[in-house]
Amino acid sequence: MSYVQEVLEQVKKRNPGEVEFHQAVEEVLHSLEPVIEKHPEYAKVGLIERFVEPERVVMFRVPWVDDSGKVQVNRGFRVQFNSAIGPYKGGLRFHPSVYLGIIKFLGFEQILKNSLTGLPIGGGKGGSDFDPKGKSDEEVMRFCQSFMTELYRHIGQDLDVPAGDIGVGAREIGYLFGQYKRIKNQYEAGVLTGKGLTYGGSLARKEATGFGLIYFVREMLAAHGMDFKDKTVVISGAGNVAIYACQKVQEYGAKVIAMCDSSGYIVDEEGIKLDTIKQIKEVERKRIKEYVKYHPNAQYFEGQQGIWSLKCDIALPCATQNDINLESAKKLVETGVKAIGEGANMPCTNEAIEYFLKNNVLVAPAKAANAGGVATSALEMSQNSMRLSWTFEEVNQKLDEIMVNIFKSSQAAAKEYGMEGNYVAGANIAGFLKVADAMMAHGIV
Ligand SMILES: NC(=O)C1=CN([C@@H]2O[C@H](COP(=O)(O)OP(=O)(O)OC[C@H]3O[C@@H](n4cnc5c(N)ncnc54)[C@H](O)[C@@H]3O)[C@@H](O)[C@H]2O)C=CC1
Ligand SMILES: O=C(O)CCC(=O)C(=O)O
Repeated sequence: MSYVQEVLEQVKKRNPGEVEFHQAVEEVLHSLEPVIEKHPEYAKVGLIERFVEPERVVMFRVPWVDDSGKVQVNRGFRVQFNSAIGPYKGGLRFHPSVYLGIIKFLGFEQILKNSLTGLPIGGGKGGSDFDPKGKSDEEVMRFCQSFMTELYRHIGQDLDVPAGDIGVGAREIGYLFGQYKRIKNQYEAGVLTGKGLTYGGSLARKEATGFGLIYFVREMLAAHGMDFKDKTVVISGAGNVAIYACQKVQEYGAKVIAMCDSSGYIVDEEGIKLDTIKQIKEVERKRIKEYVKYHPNAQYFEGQQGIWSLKCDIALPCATQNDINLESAKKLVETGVKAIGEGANMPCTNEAIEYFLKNNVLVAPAKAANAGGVATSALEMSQNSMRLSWTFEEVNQKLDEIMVNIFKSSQAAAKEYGMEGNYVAGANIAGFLKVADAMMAHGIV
């Protein structure tokens, strides 16, 4: 058995039932095999064994009282995965599906993503099985306050800096920050990112993940003689990443014909009217099916998988993990898809990715393509440290440069290891090498 295979077996044995974590580790270690072979010194110091084991995992009770006076108990998590190149950094996910395996997969991916940004941030992730859907603002506030009452002792601007993810947006970050400030009795702006603009947030953070995705895909298409003009695009999700990916890709002249939420999807062959989606999702917090009330020519379908049967040139999965399985990948290839841009984390199964690559479909992998969000969070931290704010244009320009650099380093690493055009492997390798160098320098810790 190879060294990589041995580590993988150990991960499965030591983390039973954590299937998303197994999947993420398998995908990464598979790409890293040639790198690990080239560096026998890694095996000597157990570098890969340490790389797949979180530095620290915190799990805690989150009790809160709902509007009817009933006590509710949720579970909170923070996985501080790797701090070799900087303080732990990564979002918080509030969704009923959250358990340790999901937070560990996300934290593991975050290590490589954050490394790719070129900025000094380590990898972490957290969240809770709390479901904000259908809760009143007061319930969300009470939950966030209880969550932070435990989390505050584990985070800090030089230790661990959480942000948003699924179910955690500006509202939740505001409540979390308010409680942290109250408990600590100090104004530590850099302890959370994705903050509101009146209390230390960065312009363009809200747009950054979606815009960054499109900048990365733009570079990838250009490297293969293509662009977005007049392309047909399908986007899954209708949240933060999906909305701003849609905005930027429309600016570049593409036509977005479908979007979805966890209930179903809408198809508008004339092109999605993004203002309506923003109104439904950002203001009213309602289901996407409301769209057809405003635009009767559009259609609504229950369930989400059908979205991948639509004919498109570019597919942008921006909802959640394992959204595109092998079956959906086959449908997309059959209808002539040219490129996949992963806005969500791990939205394609490993089998789907393999199928796309075999069929010459370009894949912009999540770790690289959605790194614009966390990169801009790091820019928010810089502005907080300097106690100043950059303009939208300045932040957006820095974001664009970062995404171009991520594309170039993924491209170069793939080429160096004989896998030209395979940006999935390229991103894993480029992200890993920096972390591995730092871990080697730090000794066995
Ligand atoms: N917000 C950020 O800055 C970043 C987010 N991501 C990833 O992007 C993805 C989306 O996150 P956000 O847009 O921030 O979250 P969000 O909470 O704003 O939106 C999530 C969207 O996905 C949809 N969704 C969730 N589960 C679904 C399911 N099972 N089937 C279909 N649709 C489903 C929801 O209805 C919603 O429209 C996640 O994978 C997240 O980890 C990655 C990098 C940064
Ligand atoms: O901005 C951040 O720190 C979090 C972003 C995030 O959670 C992600 O990249 O998946």
